[in-house]
Amino acid sequence: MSNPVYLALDLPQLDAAKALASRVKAHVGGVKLGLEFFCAHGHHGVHEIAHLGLPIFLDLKLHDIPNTVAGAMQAIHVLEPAIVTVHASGGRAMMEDAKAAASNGTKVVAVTMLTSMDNRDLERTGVKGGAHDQVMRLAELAEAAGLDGIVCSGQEVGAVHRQWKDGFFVVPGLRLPGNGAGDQKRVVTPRQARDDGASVLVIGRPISRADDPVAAAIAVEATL
Ligand SMILES: O=c1ccn([C@@H]2O[C@H](COP(=O)(O)O)[C@@H](O)[C@H]2O)c(=O)[nH]1
Repeated sequence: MSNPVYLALDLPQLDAAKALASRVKAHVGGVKLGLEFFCAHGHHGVHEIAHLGLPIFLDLKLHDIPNTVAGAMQAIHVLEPAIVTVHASGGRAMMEDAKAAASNGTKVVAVTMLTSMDNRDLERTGVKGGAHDQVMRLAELAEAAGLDGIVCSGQEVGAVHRQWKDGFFVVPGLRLPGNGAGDQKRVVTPRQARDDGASVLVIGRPISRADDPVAAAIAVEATL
């Protein structure tokens, strides 16, 4: 089985991001480039990281009217991402158009409820029922829209996997015992997420901010 860990390269400097990815390359299955990286380095930065030969996950969390999101998806064809994110709360038509505009080789997955939010945060946005209900509801919408899968926390992935057997599930908010949670509120271990059905394990700071990122990546790998 290939390594399910995607390293989140949330670093402001392109050279530092390249150096880090190059150091841990043998111990991860891909790299995730998010808003911080893409806003700072754009297409050029993605091409630079792609030279390392790892699959690229573009975590752009697109969320706009369907026509705009479809245009953005077309604009990133050239980058050949393995995975791209949109927000499920953008609605069914937006997700359908995003998937239709994506390259054949790109998995389009919908962010359900950010792992930095708990039930109280969700309620403050006007949504009642808690994380489990919200994730299940948006997973159903994403599947109906023809997406490949969703992003959710490890606390919900088991339930979603039982409902959507062939879905592709991206799980961030992962920590080994002893790692600080930081701003993440719905956290599990990489092993628990994998055992519950995660397809991709997204890990950032526990590796990127470790004193020894290679040792940290090996420590994660050893638990899987
Ligand atoms: O719900 C979500 C969606 C995306 N993310 C992203 O994953 C990484 C997690 O980084 P850590 O340093 O391991 O906390 C980060 O790039 C987020 O933008 C998420 O955390 N939660």
